[in-house]
Amino acid sequence: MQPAISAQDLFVERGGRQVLRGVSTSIPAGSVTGLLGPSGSGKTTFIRCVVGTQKIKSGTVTVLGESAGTKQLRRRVAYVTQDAAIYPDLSVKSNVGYFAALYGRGRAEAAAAIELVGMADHANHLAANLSGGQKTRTSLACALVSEPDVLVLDEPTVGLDPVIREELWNQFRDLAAAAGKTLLVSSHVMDEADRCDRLLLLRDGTFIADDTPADLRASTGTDNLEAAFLHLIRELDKVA
Ligand SMILES: Nc1ncnc2c1ncn2[C@@H]1O[C@H](COP(=O)(O)OP(=O)(O)OP(=O)(O)O)[C@@H](O)[C@H]1O
Repeated sequence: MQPAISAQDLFVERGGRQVLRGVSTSIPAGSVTGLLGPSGSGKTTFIRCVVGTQKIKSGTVTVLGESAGTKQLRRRVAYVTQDAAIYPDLSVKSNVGYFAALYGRGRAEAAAAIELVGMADHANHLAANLSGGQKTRTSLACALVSEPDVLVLDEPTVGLDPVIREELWNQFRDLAAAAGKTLLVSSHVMDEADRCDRLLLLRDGTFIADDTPADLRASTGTDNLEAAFLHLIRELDKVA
């Protein structure tokens, strides 16, 4: 089966520094892949390559069989950035309705997206008055209204309390399992890693692991993923 996202030997420079150093991966459709790594390791840069907003030095990125960023992918790939990109002076319904109109969708699709993220009870609330988690979910609804096949989320749970994080991760899982969508979710919180089908661990612009959580634990002989990550770093430091 064709991967939903594929990167081959990808190199990116930013501000004269090499930020991605020859990364390759293949992300299966209908899965949740976690992109994890410390601050500055290149997560947002990789995400920008997938959504087609990053200048690439060399290598290729393919999404749903097309070159990343091409016009055909605009409606099929949704990007939720770190800051909730919603209008504070509009209600949840108007925010999602606005994005629905942009994508040629109607009220029914907007209502379905709001329902999907569990915001139906807050549909008439002003975005400015929402909590952090509710803002993130509204952003997610704005992204979902175009009915994308691929959803790319940059640190969607940052700053949220554990209960809301749990709810959001359940929604991510449902979107992959029930709706067949492919999710690429970045995080620097290792305790979120176990919720993913696959993990990409980034360090200094290189993938040091591309595996399932279970296989990663087994191959490193550890029982938690934070320890697995540290184990990999120590092994690499020994070689260097
Ligand atoms: N506009 C820019 N110009 C020059 N260098 C940049 C720019 N944006 C990011 N970088 C550098 O690229 C590297 C990777 O940044 P990136 O934002 O991809 O990391 P990240 O893993 O997403 O970090 P965080 O978790 O803090 O968001 C960092 O060293 C950063 O300083």
